[in-house]
Amino acid sequence: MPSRDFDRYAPSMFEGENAISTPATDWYRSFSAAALKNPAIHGPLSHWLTLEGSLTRALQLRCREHFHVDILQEGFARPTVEEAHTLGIPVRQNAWIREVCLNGDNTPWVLARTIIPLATLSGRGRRLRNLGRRPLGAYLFSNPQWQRGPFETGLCHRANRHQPMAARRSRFFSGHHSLLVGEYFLPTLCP
Ligand SMILES: C=C(O[C@@H]1C=C(C(=O)O)C=C[C@H]1O)C(=O)O
Repeated sequence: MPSRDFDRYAPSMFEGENAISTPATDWYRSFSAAALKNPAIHGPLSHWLTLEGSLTRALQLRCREHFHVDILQEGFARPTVEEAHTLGIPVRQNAWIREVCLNGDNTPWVLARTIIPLATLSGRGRRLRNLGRRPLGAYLFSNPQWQRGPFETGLCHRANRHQPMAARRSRFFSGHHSLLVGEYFLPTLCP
């Protein structure tokens, strides 16, 4: 059975019926387990759900002209209970939460939600609070002390057809520190 968890909703990027936001998501320990529940992810989305390496880099290569990051919200906030359990932090402890939209050629392609525990922000990790519009991946993949853990595959509870159908998430580790990166693929990426 999947570990049911419900991410809180990020603020809609567009108001009204076309609202797209980080949806509630059921996470599965493997792509195949999620595909048993929803075989549709075996389609074009499977490339993105199983991609190794930096998603940013892959999206930049897919762009014809321009890749950019829009920050939806960023700051100290409380993770969901399930996110806190996944990161092994107290459920009432705030974390640095970064929600962005990754855009290719001015089209929103991916929503991303990153949870960074307070302990991870210490020392050199404090740079993680100052990324701005620089992609998180550019930082993580350029610092070899950060190693990526295994992916989980997520099936999203979409409120409308503009929202993501599926997602992936993984933890990154540096010594005893970690952070959790969720990436939610919008329908515009696989039209
Ligand atoms: C981890 C990566 O960083 C990407 C960029 C993010 C950001 O700037 O907040 C968040 C998730 C990723 O899609 C990556 O490129 O693989």
